[in-house]
Amino acid sequence: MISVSEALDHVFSLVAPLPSETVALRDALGRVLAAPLTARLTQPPFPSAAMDGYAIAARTAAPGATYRVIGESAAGHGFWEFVGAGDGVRIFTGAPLPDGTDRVIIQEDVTRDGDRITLGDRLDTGDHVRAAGQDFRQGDAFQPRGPLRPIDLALIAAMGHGEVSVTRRPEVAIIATGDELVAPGETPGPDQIVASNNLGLAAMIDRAGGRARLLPIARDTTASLDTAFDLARGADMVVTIGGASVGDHDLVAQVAEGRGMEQSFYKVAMRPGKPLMAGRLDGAPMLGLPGNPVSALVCGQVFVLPALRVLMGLPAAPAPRQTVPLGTDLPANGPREHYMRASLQDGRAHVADRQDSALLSVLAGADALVIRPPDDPPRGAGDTVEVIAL
Ligand SMILES: Nc1nc2c(c(=O)[nH]1)N[C@H]1C(S)=C(S)[C@@H](COP(=O)(O)OP(=O)(O)OC[C@H]3O[C@@H](n4cnc5c(N)ncnc54)[C@H](O)[C@@H]3O)O[C@H]1N2
Ligand code: MOO
Repeated sequence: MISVSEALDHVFSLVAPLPSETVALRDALGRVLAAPLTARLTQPPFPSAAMDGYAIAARTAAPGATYRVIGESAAGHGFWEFVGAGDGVRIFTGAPLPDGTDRVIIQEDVTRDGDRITLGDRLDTGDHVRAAGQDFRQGDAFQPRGPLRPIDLALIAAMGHGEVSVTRRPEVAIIATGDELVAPGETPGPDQIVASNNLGLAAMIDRAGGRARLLPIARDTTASLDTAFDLARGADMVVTIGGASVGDHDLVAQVAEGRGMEQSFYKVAMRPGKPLMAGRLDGAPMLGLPGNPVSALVCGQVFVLPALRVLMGLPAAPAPRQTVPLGTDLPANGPREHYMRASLQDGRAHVADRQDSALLSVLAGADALVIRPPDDPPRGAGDTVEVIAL
C-alpha cells in the first residue's frame, strides 16, 4: 500500500489543465483565468473629486478666501473650461476635476452667497482628489491566485473587459455501482439502500467549479459497468464509487482493465478510503472510490477535488489544511493515515466518538477532518493537529 501523499502525486501525474475558452464576465464566477489579464483602462481615468464641494486651485486656499463659482462638474457631466485663480467650480463626488483646480473644499467648509463662495476658518488639509490611475493603470497585470471571486469580477469589469479567457470547466462523470442501490426518492426493496454518496460527490464537484455528469447507477455486472463506462466517454475525469474492494461482486477494476485502463495504483494507507484506485481510461484520468459513504466523500476531499483543481488550471496542491488544537483525547493511530470526522467549536477540533465509514450522519455533523499520520502516538486535548475544513 502506498501513502496518501504518494497516491496524490500519482493522481497529479494523471491530470493537466484543460484548454481555455472565452466566456462573458457574467458567467466567469468560479472559473480560473487562463492567463494574466491586462487592464485596458486606467482607473480613475481622470483626477476626480472624492467629496462634494468646490474645486479650486490649492495654492489659493486660505481661511476666508473668496471665489466666483463659474460652473458645475458632476459625475458623468464634466466642466471642461480652464478655471482661473479666483474662480471655483461646484463639484460632486466622482466628477472630473476641471483644469486649473487641484483641491476640493468640502461644502461643509464653504459659505455660498449667489455665485460667491467664502472658505471657512478651519479648513482640513486633505485635497479630496483621487489621482488618475491611483487604483490601476492601463497595462497593469492582474492574476488572481484562485478561482474568480465576485470581487475579482468587479475589478476585471472596471479594467475594461466584458469577457475573459478561462480554463474550460471540467466535466466529471460519476458512476455509482451496486445492485443494492436505488436512486434518491425511490423506495428501496428489502435488501436495498438509497445511493447517496454519488449525489454528494456530484455536488462537491459542482461547488468546486466542475460539472458533474451523474450517470445512472451501474449494476454489479460486466455488461452494466460497460454501459456506464460508455456513457462516461468524453468526460474530463471519470469517478466510480463502490465495487472497489475484494468481494466477488467488486468488478470495477476488472471491467475497467478489460477496457484498457492503465492502473497507476490500487490501495492507499488511509482510513477511510483504503481500496482507492487510480489510472487512465480512454485518455481520461479515472479514480475508483470505495463505496462506503464516508470513504467515498473523504476520498472526494483528499483526491477528487485536488485533481479537479488541476484540470481547472489551479496548481497541484493537497486539500488546504489548518492547524488547530484538539478538544478531545485520542488513542494512538494505526498504520493508515486517519481522516477523523470532527466538529470545530471554540477553535478546537472535537473528534466524533463513532468513526465507522458507513456513518453519513456523523460526517454531516462534522465540519472538519482531523488528519492523524500513520502510527501517530496518543494525543491529548490541547495538542495541535492538522484539519481539512469541510
Ligand atoms: N475482506 C475485505 N473486505 C473489505 C475490505 C478488505 O480489505 N477486505 N475493505 C473494506 C473497506 S476498507 C471498504 S472502504 C469497503 C469498500 O468496498 P467497495 O468499494 O467494494 O464498496 P461496496 O462493497 O460497493 O460498498 C460498500 C458499502 O457502501 C455502500 N454503498 C456503495 N455505493 C454507495 C452509494 N453510491 N451510496 C451509498 N452507499 C453506497 C454499500 O451498500 C456498502 O454498504 O470494503 C470493505 N471490505
Ligand atoms: O477504509 Mo474503508 O475505506 O474502511 O471505509
